[in-house]
Amino acid sequence: MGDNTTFEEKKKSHRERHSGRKADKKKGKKNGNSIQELSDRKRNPKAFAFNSVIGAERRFRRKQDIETKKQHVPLVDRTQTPIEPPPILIAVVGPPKVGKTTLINNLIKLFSKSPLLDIKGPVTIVTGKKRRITLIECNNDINSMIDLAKVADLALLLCDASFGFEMEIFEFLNICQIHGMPRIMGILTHLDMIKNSKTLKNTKKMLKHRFWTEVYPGAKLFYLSGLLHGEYLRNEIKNLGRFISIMKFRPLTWRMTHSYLLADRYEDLTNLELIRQNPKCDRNISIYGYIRGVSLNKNSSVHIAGFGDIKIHDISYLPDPCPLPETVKKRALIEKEKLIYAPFSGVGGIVYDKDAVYVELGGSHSHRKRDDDEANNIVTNLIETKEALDVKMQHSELQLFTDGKKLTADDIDSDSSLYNSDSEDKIQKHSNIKEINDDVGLNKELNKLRKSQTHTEIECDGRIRRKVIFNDSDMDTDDEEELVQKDATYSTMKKNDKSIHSKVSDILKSLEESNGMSTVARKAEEKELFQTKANCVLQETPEELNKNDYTINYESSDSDHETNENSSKTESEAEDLLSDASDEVVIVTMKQMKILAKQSQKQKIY
Ligand SMILES: Nc1nc2c(ncn2[C@@H]2O[C@H](COP(=O)(O)OP(=O)(O)OP(=O)(O)O)[C@@H](O)[C@H]2O)c(=O)[nH]1
Repeated sequence: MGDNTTFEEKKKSHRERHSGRKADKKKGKKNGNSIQELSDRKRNPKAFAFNSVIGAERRFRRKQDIETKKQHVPLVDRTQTPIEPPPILIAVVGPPKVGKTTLINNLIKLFSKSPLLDIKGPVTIVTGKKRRITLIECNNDINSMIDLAKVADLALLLCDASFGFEMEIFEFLNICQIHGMPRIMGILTHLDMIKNSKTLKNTKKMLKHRFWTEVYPGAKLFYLSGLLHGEYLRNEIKNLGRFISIMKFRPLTWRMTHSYLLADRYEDLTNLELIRQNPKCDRNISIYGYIRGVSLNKNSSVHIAGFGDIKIHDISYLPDPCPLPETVKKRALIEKEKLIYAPFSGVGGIVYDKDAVYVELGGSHSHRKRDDDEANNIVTNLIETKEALDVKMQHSELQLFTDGKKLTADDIDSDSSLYNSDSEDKIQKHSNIKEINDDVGLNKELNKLRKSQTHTEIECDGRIRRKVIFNDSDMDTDDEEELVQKDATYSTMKKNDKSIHSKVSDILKSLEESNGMSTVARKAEEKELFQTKANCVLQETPEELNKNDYTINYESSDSDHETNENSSKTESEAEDLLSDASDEVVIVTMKQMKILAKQSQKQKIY
C-alpha cells in the first residue's frame, strides 16, 4: 500500500514546453506558418545558395533580358478616335487555289450566323465586344499585294503544305519589308493530301523552320488539317478565330502619322448623260470606308492607288454601318450583335448615304432577293442600260479558240491577218505599252526581287506553280527521305520538259526536211526568229503579251495572275528574254513553237 502512495506521489503532471524545436513547431502551427507551408527556398535556404557565381550571373542576365523584351516604348495615340477604333484589317494572302476563299468563308461563318455565298471585296464582321475585323482576299498579282501590304494589320499567309512554299508568299513578304511589316501568321492547308504520318511530321517541321527563317523565329504557324464537307475542321477554325480576335497589334509608325482608308464601297455620282457623251469625262466618285491612322484633312490631296493624286471635294461623317455593341451585357456576343457588313458582296449598309433616299430595287447592295418576274426585269434592265446597242456591238468581242485572239468589229471590217498586224498598228501598240508601263523602275525592282529567289515552275492541275527552292540545307536526314518522294514529281516535270524538247526538235526537223535546210542555216533562222519574237514582245499590247505567254517567269494559266502582270512586261524584260532566249526558250509553250514554225515556213515560201 505504502509503495503505491510513493508511486503516485512520484507521478508528475505534464508540463508544456515553451521553448525548443518542438515548441517552435507547435507555435508555427498555431500561427498558420508551419514549416510545411514555407517555400522550398525558405525551408532549406542552404540548398538554394548558388554554387557557381558565373552560372548565377548568367541566370540573372537571362531573366533581365526576358523582362526587358516585354517592355515596350509607350505608345502615343495620335489617332484621336472619338468613338471606336476602325476594324482590324486582315489580308488573306497566298498562291492560287490554296484555300483563301474557303478560309474567309469559314471565318465569316464562325463569327456571324449569315454565311456569304459569293464573297467580293472586304467583309467586316463584329467578332467581340470590343473588336471588329475586316477580311479581304489578296489577288495573286503584285499590284494587289502592294496595295494590301500598305494597309493590312495582319496578314494570313496560306501555303499548300503538300506542294511547299510558292513564290507569291515571298513576293508578299518582300513587299511588306519595304512598307513596314504587319503581323504575319502562316497557315498550312492541304495537310490531308499527305497520307504518310512521318512525311506529314517532317513537312510540318520543315515548313515551320523555313517560315521562321523568313518571318521571325517563333512566328505563329497554324495547321488546317483538312476539309470536312467542304469546310475546314470547326475546332481548328475556332482556334484560329479566337487567336485573331484577341491578338494585340502594335501599329506601325508611318501609319500612325498618316491617314488612310480602305474603300468598303464606292459610288459613281457622275451624270450618266455626261458619261454617254464622253466616256472619258471626269467622274465624281464618293468612296465609303473607315478612316484609319490620323484624321483626314479635307484640304489635303489623297492618293488613290491606280489613279494618282486627287483633291477631295468634301468629307462627311456617316453613322457606323457595322457598330460594336453599345452595352456589355454578357461576355459573349448575342445573335443581334453579330453584325456583318460587306457591300460589294451585297450585304448591309445602303441606308446610310448622306444626300439621297433610296428606293430598293435589288442589285449589289440589296438585302432583298430580286423577284424574277419579267416586267420587273425589263424595267431594271432598262435602268441599268448605259450604252446604246450599236455602241455595245462596237465593243463586243468574239473569241473562237481559247487563248486565241479576240475578234472585234474592227477586225471583221478590215482584212488584216490575225497574227501579223501592220506596222502602224505596231507603233500604236508600242506607244500604248509605253503609256501603261510608266512604272518601269518598279518593274525592274520586281524582276530583281524575283531573280533573287530561285524557283522552279511545275505544271500542276493545269496551271503553272512557282515553287521556291532553298539552297541552304535546313533539313535533317528525315527530310531527305521525303525529298526523294517529291523528286518523283520533279522527274515528271522534267519528263514533260524533255517531251517538249523532243517535240520542238521534231517540228524543227520536219521543217528542215521540208525546206531542205542545213542545220547551220536552221540555227541562224531560229535565232532570227527569236529576235523577231522578242521585237514582237515590245510591240504588242499587254493583253496580247498575256495571251501568248512569251516570258517564262510569268507563264501561268491563272487568269488573275495574268491580267495584273501587264505592267511588269517591259522592254528591259524583253531584252532579258532575248539574251536568255537560246537556253530558256525551249520551255516556251508548244503553242508558241507552232507559231514560230508557221512563221518560218512563211518566210521560206516568200
Ligand atoms: N484537300 C484539301 N482541299 C482543300 C484544302 N483547302 C482548300 N481546298 C480545296 O482547294 C480548292 C480551292 O480552294 P479556294 O478556297 O477556292 O482557293 P483560293 O485560294 O481562294 O483560290 P483562288 O481564289 O482561285 O486563288 C477548293 O476546291 C477547296 O475545296 C485542304 O486543306 N485540303
